[in-house]
Amino acid sequence: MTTSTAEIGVIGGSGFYSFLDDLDEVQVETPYGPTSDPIALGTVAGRRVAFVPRHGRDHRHPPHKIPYQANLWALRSLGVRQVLAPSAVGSLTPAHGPGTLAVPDQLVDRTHGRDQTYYDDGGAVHVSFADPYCPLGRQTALDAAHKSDWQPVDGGTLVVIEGPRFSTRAESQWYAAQGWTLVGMTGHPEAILARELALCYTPLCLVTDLDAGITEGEGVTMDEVFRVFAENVDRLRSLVTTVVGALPSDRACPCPHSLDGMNLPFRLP
Ligand SMILES: CSC[C@H]1O[C@H](OP(=O)(O)O)[C@H](O)[C@@H]1O
Ligand SMILES: Nc1ncnc2[nH]cnc12
Repeated sequence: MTTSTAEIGVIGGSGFYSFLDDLDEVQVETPYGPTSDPIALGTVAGRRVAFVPRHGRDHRHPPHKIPYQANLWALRSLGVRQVLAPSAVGSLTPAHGPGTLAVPDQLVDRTHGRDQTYYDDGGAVHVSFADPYCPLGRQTALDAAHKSDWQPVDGGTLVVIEGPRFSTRAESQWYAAQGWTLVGMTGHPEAILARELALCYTPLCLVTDLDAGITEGEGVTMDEVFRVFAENVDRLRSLVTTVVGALPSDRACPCPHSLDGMNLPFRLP
């Protein structure tokens, strides 16, 4: 148990393994086991921030084995109420190539077998998920990107695949034909678990590749994802810093009310 606190959580994705200087590290006990790594606590842009690298700092957790429940639970127990989620994604739209920043507004779950709820026992709890992301967080991220001259793609649908393999060419073309615009492996169940804890959750997607939708070449590789991410990580870190400073702390969004009126089987941390 720790007495340390933070108000904003950042979950770093592939290639985003550190965020805070001058930090404290805490290991938070959760009913769901250990977090991906100890959580780093520090101050960024005048705000208390908790950072956890979703795959671990040595990228040892593959996307289907990330302790998503523990990560979100631990962040909330440290006081976090707003979560920023940088992530490397493939683009299903050739016009939005590597280096594009996207803030999707929809999600399609194509994963299977992942623990995707805290409400397994003790009574049914059904949260609304029509709009999976925090509207205030999204707007803050978009405004910050515009100000930093990184014109973002506003909206779009992130399809989350089970992985760890990348998509076949046929799958990629099928996703694009549905009108889905981005593909990743970690956006689910992270976003729904945040909603189930009444947290704000905002994705910040960095396009690293065009997936397998293009008809030539071998399709995306892990090396390509890491290379393009590394080329853009300083810019992304700086954007996350700006968003942290700009996030309104009053949370005038629906997220804090996602569990209103529900009979919860346990107290939220
Ligand atoms: C490193 S290649 C695929 C890997 O990258 C993305 O991770 P994250 O969302 O944590 O940035 C993708 O979802 C896969 O897990
Ligand atoms: N093409 C892709 N598919 C799934 N996850 C990704 N992460 C980065 N690029 C990806």
